[in-house]
Amino acid sequence: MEDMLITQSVSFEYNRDIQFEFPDLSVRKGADLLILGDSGVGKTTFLHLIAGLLRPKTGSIKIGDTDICQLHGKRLDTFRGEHVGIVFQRPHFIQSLTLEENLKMILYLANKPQDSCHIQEILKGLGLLDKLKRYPRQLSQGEQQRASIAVAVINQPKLLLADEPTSALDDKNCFGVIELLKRQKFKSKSSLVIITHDQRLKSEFAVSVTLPSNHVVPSTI
Ligand SMILES: Nc1ncnc2c1ncn2[C@@H]1O[C@H](COP(=O)(O)OP(=O)(O)OP(=O)(O)O)[C@@H](O)[C@H]1O
Repeated sequence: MEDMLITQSVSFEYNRDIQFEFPDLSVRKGADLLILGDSGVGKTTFLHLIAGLLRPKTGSIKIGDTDICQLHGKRLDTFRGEHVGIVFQRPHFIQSLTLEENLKMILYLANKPQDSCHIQEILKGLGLLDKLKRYPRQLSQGEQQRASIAVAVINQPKLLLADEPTSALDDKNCFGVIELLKRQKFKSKSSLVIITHDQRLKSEFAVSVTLPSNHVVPSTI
């Protein structure tokens, strides 16, 4: 089976005192990976590196056949827009647009048809069909969480990344969101990488990697 994500010898630093060396990953097409780690060990940083939102100091990150570290500027943005879906820790919406308009905007930016049937099908699967014409501020927190999954999967990305999608949720909603992510992943035939400190998810995924807590080099005073 084909690999969808391979990272090798990835390191990163925000500054001299905050440096990271990340484990090598390989995720097959259609497979899942859970990345666990305590608060502050660099989970969001790693996810942003995989998404090409940050650039590593060393190493390579391959999505499909493309080494994203070799892409820059517009080419990187276009590649991400077409192939990577991100469920951010805090939902990102354009507040002046309705949910439907937000989704149309993402399709437009990715040069994909703004197909209303496709949008409705995704929202139906997430139980949000009746919220189509609502503005983001008119959605409850749980609805915003589900809407952020719609934002991430609307392009049918081959790699779906989720940053702490469940840590603020109670058990019922936590397992509900995982179910939705898995279902959407299955529909889009994509690979799913979740980063979290939420230990409840361990039982939901066959493969997990734990980031060690010794990434941050302590400041010398
Ligand atoms: N832009 C930045 N500049 C400097 N340091 C940063 C920056 N962003 C994050 N850090 C530091 O890097 C470390 C890792 O941050 P990161 O957000 O990746 O951790 P995390 O494991 O996702 O944490 P949490 O689970 O609390 O969200 C933290 O010590 C954080 O303070």
